[in-house]
Amino acid sequence: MSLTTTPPPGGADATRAALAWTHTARFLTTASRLDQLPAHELPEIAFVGRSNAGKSTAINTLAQQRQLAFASKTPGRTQHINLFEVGPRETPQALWADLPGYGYAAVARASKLRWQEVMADYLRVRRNLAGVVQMVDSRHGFTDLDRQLLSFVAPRVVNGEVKLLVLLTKADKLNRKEQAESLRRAQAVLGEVSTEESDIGITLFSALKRQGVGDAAEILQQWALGAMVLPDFTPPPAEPDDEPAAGPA
Ligand SMILES: Nc1nc2c(ncn2[C@@H]2O[C@H](COP(=O)(O)OP(=O)(O)OP(=O)(O)O)[C@@H](O)[C@H]2O)c(=O)[nH]1
Ligand SMILES: [Mg+2]
Repeated sequence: MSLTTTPPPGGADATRAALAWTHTARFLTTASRLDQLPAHELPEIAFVGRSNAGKSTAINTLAQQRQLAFASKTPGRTQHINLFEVGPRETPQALWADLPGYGYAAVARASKLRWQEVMADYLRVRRNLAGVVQMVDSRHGFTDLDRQLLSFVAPRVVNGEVKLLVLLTKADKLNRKEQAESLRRAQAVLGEVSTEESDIGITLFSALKRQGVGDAAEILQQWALGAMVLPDFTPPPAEPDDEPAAGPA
């Protein structure tokens, strides 16, 4: 399915299991620059969005830890890239990267542009980037900057290399009719990157009311487990019987 808006079909047990999985999220390290991110072999999930969209709050809610990622009333609070490890401690299954928000008004234009370039680079070439969770304020929908960010990663979404989940955040601030309208508009934007190969999910999300949290957890878990690389299969040495049949003596 290229664009999923309905909850994953797992049911209550799958949701519980997925939440138990997201609750294992723990802080790994901080990088001050994208090019200082450690190399690793796990699927990496990037949490991106405008400053103040609710990225850190979403991570805290999924992890069920109040201060794992630092949420703040002051936009632009997350200035570093924080990496979180998810899955069993001995065998982690994914890394989540909380990226600094873009579009923070008080940042000088030059540094805004530089940040956009770095972000574009990361989304285009980061080798084990398996998925992007883009947080968009449900009241505002996709802004120009959100569309720009989407365009950076679009080629890899279109060919299915990178999965995309859009969380329409702060849905508690909208009534039901507004929520439906917000969802419809965002779906129209995503229609532009939706192909046979792409794997795109979208859900209304509220950390406050815990709306969409279980669905997001299920999708994130599926991404990590689906991307897990199994050890190379080494075929046993060929039996003599397998040799091409010799011709008559
Ligand atoms: N009503 C409501 N407020 C929310 C929700 N999620 C986040 N907020 C508020 O939005 C503000 C920004 O949240 P953060 O999670 O710090 O946002 P961020 O995207 O990490 O921001 P930067 O780190 O600046 O990029 C905080 O005051 C949060 O309490 C939500 O689901 N509902
Ligand atoms: Mg933040």
